Amino acid sequence: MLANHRFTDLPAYSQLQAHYDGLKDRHLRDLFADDPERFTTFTRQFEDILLDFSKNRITAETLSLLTQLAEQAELKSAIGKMFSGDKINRTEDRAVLHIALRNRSNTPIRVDGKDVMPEVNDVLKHMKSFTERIRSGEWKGYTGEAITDVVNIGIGGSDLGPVMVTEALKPYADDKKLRVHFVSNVDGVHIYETLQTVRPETTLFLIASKTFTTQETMTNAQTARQWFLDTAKDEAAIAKHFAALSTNQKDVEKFGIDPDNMFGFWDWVGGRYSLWSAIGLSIALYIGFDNFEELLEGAHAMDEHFRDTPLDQNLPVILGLVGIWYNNFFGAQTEAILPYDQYMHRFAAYFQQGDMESNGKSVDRDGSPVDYQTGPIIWGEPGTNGQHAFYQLIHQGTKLIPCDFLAPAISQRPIGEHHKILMANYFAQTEALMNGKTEEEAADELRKSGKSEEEIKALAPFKMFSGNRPTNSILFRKLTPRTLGSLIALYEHKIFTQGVIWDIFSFDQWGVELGKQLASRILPELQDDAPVRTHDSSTNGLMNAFKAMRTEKF
Ligand SMILES: O=P(O)(O)OC[C@H]1O[C@](O)(CO)[C@@H](O)[C@@H]1O
Repeated sequence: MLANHRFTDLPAYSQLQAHYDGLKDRHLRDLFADDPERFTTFTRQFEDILLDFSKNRITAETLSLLTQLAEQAELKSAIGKMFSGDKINRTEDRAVLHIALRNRSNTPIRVDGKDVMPEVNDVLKHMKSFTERIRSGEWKGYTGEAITDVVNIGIGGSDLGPVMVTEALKPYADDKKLRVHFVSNVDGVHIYETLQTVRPETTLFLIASKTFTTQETMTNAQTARQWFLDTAKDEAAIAKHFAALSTNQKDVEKFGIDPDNMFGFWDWVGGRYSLWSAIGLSIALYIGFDNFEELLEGAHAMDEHFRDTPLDQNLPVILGLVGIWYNNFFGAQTEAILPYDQYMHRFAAYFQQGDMESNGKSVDRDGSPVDYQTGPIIWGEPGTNGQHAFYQLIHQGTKLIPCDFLAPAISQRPIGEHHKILMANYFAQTEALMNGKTEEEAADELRKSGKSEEEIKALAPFKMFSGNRPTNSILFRKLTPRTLGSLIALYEHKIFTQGVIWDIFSFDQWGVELGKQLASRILPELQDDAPVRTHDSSTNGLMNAFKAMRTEKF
C-alpha cells in the first residue's frame, strides 16, 4: 500500500510557494542570460532520447525543492512498491504491473506470493505463434484464403494504445499484406464504414475488452459476428475469424470464441496501460512480433531507468515535477503534447486517456477531498498543423500552457527538404515561446517595413509577445519500436510520479464507471415511445424530444 501524506503539508510545498513568489516574475530570457550553461544544467539523456527542460521557469533551486517534494512524498518507495507487485491500486485491491508485461529481464514479480512472469511469458508465446501463422499466411480463413485484414474492436484502453502504436510504427508494417482497422465507437457508422472496406473471408476480428462486458465493444462485436455469419453461414467458421483479448474467459466462451483463440491478461493490468499485454495483439500482427518485442524492450529500459536513477536525473520524474510546478504553483490547468512527427499523430490522444483517466481525481488517498489541482487537461496535435490552428493562444493568450515538443532527428520518410523545414519549425516555436518579442523589437520591425511612427505606436502593442512560455523539448534519434516503447513508458511514469505526489489513486476510474451504469439504465427507456418522466426535466425533455424526432412527431 502507498503511504499517505497531505500534499500541501509537505515541507517542500511551502518552500516552493515562497520560491515561486520570488521567481514568478522572472523572464526565461533573463534566466538564460544569467547562466550560459543552462542547456547543460537542464538536459538529461536516456539512450537515444534527449530531454531539454531548460526552457522552463525554473532554477537549480526549483529543481532541488521539487526533488525534495518527491522525496518527502516517498516517491522512491512508491516506485519500489509498484515494481514489487504491492497492491497499490487500493480502491480495486489490485497490483499495478504493466511493468511486468515488458519485464524482459524476467526477474520474478510476485502478486499474492505467486510469480506472474511464467503466465506473462506464456501469453507472449501464444501471441508470437499466432502472429507468425497469420502473417505468413499459414492461418487460413473458412474458405481457405489467408487473412488480409485485422479489425480490432475495443474502446478506451482496448483501442487507443493499439491505434496510436500501429500509426506510429506504420513504416515497420506492410499494408499490402496485412492491414489493421479499429472500431471503437458504438455509433453504427464506425462499424458500418469499416466493414465496407473488408471481406468476411479474409478478415480476422479481435474482440479486445478487459472485462468483455463493455457495452460499446459488445455491441460492435455482435454486429461484426452477424455480418460475418451472413456470408459464412456456419458458426464453426467463427473459430477462424474471431479472437478475444480479455481477462473474462467465461464471457468469451459464451460469445462463441474458441478458447484457443483467447489471449488472456490479468486484473493487475489497467485498461489504459494494456497495450503491452494481449491487447497489443493488433500491434504484433501489424508490425511483426520481433518489432513488438522491441517495443517492450524500449519500455523495459525506461522502467529500469525510472526505478534505478536518482530523482533529479530521472526523466519521468523530471517531467512529473515540472508539471507539478506549473499545475500547483502557477495554476496552469492544461498541458499540450505536440509531436513534430506525423506518425505520432495519435500520441496526445492516447495520453489524454492515460493521464486524465489516471489523475482526474479529487479525493486523496485518505478519502478526503483535495484542495489543490490534480491532473491537467491533456491535448495536442502534430506540430506544424497545430501552429496554424491553436498556437496563437499558446503564444499570446491569457493562459499558461506548458508544452512538450517531441521530434525525431531522422525522419522515417526523408524526402527532399521536408524534415529540415519541419525541424526548423520545431526549434523556432520553443524559441519564440520563450523569448517572445518586446514592444521595442516589434516597433523596430514595423519601422523597417516602412510604417510611420504613428502607425508603429498603434500597432506595436499587438505585435509584441510577452514570451516566458515554458516548454520541454524531447528530441530523439528516430521513431523506432524501441524508442516509442521508451517514450510511452516515460509518460506513463510521469503520470505515476504526479499521482504519488498528489496523494491520489491513479489506477481506478470510478467516474467513468458511473457513466457506464447510467447508460445501461437509460437504454431500456429508449425502447418504446412512452414519455419518460423518471429523470430531471432536462434529461426527460431531451429523451422525449429524441423519441418525437425519430417518429417524425417533433
Ligand atoms: O477493456 P474494457 O473492459 O472493454 O474497457 C474499456 C475501457 O473502459 C474504461 O474502463 C473506461 O473508459 C477504460 O479504463 C478501459 O480502457
